[in-house]
Amino acid sequence: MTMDLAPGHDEETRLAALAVLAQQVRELMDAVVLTEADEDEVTSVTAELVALTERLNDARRERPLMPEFAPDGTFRHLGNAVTGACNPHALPLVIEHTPEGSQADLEFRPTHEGPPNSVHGGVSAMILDHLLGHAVATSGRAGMTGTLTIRYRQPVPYGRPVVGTAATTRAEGRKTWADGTISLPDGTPLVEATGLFITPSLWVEAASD
Ligand SMILES: CCCCCCCC(=O)SCCNC(=O)CCNC(=O)[C@H](O)C(C)(C)COP(=O)(O)OP(=O)(O)OC[C@H]1O[C@@H](n2cnc3c(N)ncnc32)[C@H](O)[C@@H]1OP(=O)(O)O
Repeated sequence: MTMDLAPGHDEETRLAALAVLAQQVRELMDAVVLTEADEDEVTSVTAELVALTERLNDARRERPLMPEFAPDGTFRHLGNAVTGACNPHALPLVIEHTPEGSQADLEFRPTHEGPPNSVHGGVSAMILDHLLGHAVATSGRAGMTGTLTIRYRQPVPYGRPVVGTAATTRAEGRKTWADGTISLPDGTPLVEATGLFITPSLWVEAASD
């Protein structure tokens, strides 16, 4: 079912409320992985969540929010799994464009646990994939990830600040390479990535039409 907004409804206000809901769900997910509530309490909370899920599904979209330009002209993808403020799966990652490339201050959560007390390697790879892709896109050569190579140097902690950075390194035809790192704030590298991004032939053809 596709949502129909009432005439005059302020979509930006609704999206802001949705972002607050998504943040609450992130906190719910941490609460789920950390709770020691007894079985009765867990069952009771689950019943409430079933009811809440049904309420939201009463006005269900066919797919998550798409990439778009916000009213202030900035690009956003509120439904994205990494950066989407309205997607509870996202940190969400807030990326700044720096003279060197892309940078994001981030803090992983208990929900991201892989090895005990540290972040799952696939989660770190996902963040680096997006950061590298962002650096490539802001260089004017947007593409899809073709290859991504990760070197895990030290476990990544959650619950404390870390920094993600990425920059393009070279380009050739439709291919662009980028490197990136997740580091401690003092610069200690934890995870390093290098990726090849390819501008799909379909995008090139569409742009020349
Ligand atoms: C700001 C937003 C940031 C977003 C960051 C998030 C990035 C992502 O997660 S993207 C999702 C993951 N990636 C994908 O799903 C990509 C899936 N693959 C595809 O769509 C296509 O295979 C795609 C686009 C990579 C290439 O398709 P196409 O444009 O038809 O390439 P094609 O013409 O066959 O090949 C072009 C060149 O790239 C090479 N190539 C193609 N695919 C790959 C690959 N996976 N690895 C290495 N090289 C490749 C080819 O060998 C060819 O090289 P050469 O010119 O030297 O002969």
